[in-house]
Amino acid sequence: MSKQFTRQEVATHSTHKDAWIIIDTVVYDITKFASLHPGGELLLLDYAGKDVTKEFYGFHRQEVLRKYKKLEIGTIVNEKPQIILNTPEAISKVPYAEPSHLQGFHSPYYNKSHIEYRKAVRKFIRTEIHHDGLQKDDSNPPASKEVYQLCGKAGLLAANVGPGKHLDGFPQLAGIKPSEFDYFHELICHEEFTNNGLPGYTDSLGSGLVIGLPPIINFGSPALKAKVIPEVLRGDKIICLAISEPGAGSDVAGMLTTARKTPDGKHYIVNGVKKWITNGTFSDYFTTAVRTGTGKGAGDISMLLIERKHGVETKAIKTSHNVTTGTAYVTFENCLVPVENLLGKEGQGFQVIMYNFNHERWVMIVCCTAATRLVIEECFKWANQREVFGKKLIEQPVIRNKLAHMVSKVEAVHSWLENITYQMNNMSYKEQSVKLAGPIALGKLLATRVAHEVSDDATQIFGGRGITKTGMGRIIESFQRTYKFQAILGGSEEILADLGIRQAMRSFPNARL
Ligand code: HEM
Repeated sequence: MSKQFTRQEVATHSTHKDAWIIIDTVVYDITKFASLHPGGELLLLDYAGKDVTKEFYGFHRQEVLRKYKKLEIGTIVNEKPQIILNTPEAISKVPYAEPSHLQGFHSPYYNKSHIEYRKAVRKFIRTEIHHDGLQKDDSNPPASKEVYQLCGKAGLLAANVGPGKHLDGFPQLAGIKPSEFDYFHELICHEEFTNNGLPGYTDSLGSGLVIGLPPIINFGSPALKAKVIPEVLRGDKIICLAISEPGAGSDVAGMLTTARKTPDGKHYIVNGVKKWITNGTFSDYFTTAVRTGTGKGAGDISMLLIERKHGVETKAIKTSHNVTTGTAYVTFENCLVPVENLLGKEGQGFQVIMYNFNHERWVMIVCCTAATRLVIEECFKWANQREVFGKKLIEQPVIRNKLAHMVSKVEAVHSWLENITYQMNNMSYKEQSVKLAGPIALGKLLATRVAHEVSDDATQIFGGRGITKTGMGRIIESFQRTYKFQAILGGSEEILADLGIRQAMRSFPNARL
């Protein structure tokens, strides 16, 4: 049991040479720490001997207390803590901070295994990797190899690519069997990674994999699959998808990178450049779109798995997102690739690319919506603790109005997402491709539009802190800097809006007003 003090005792430690403070019911000795305090030494020492709970929560996130736990020396006798310090697997009680089925509402979608899986993933991420993420987010290098391997061992890298045979050999947390694992488990996995509030770090762990590995799983030769899938899912090797080019983003068919066969027919020689390749700076494998024919358009495109070796150069692109993500400019110069690395058939690369688009966009809806929900939780907490003009922000109707709009939008998009996920669980991949391309495209459009509006309101609520990389507004700042990626990558909002309606018109009946 920790030492116990009365408030009167703490009050006697009120000098610069002997300074104690109380936060909630915990007593801290800040005498030595004061000179290191990022908010200033004298400011902190001015509070020596006092209860600083209100002042502390005006300027710091709870994580500061976890980081400086070593300053704790005891608690106040006969008092119970008033503030809940979250345990790693805790479900937030802040209104709308969690999907509704976790806040006391019924849902047809989730069973016990989903609840257990979420708890286990949340605990793993918060205890095993969050600390590494706090150090590495927005910095170079990204997550360490050990973290990749840790995630691999916990089955989380395999979970990132959804249900399927690739899960065999990768035991899932909470003992979920590969045969039980469905798209709701996958959704939970992405949501929990996003809940980290560290977008760059999280993207460094899974973004390349989610889009780079499925073409190998679905179109690789048996030998290629046997080698590459386990390497990547164990976290020993990192993979990314290399499609877009300086002159071809959403317009995939406009790409120019070429692959020509050597006279002996054993290799392709690849030449060209790829741009905005997520995880590219540190990937070992590049799932790459190349032009194997001489024509233009979609017909001559093939997909190749290219290993990082002679002829492959990567250079970091400075984006507004986050350097941890390793967004790269990739150059292939006379790069020799064995013909066995062809994915699918020559000239049918466009189909290979299209095959995973629905899943990729669905993942983006999941992550974007989870990040938006996290921002709303932050806004609720902040509005409830920040006092201006003598009252809490939440007491201002204008702030409540902003929260109302945020909540109603995120709940709407999340409900649609769950409905789409339910369809994915109940449709073959082929049926999904036909029926869900439209709803997923429009769902992604809605998710990023909602993110745009929530970002704007959240930044206004947090003021200067919403544009400051550390401290109370850290999550808001990173959100407003990064959500735009979701609105552009995987098909821009404009392209997807158009796609969604064109898909709808395919089944338009011969109806008249
Ligand atoms: C155990 C006690 C405390 C610890 C461990 C602590 C630690 C920290 C840390 C790590 C930061 C940097 C936060 C960041 O930017 O991420 C900070 C900032 C700051 N702290 Fe403290 N602090 C403590 C108590 C206090 C108290 C009692 C006050 C009194 C008002 C205070 C005032 C501030 C201020 C004004 C800032 C700058 C915040 C900003 O600019 O947004 N701190 N503190």
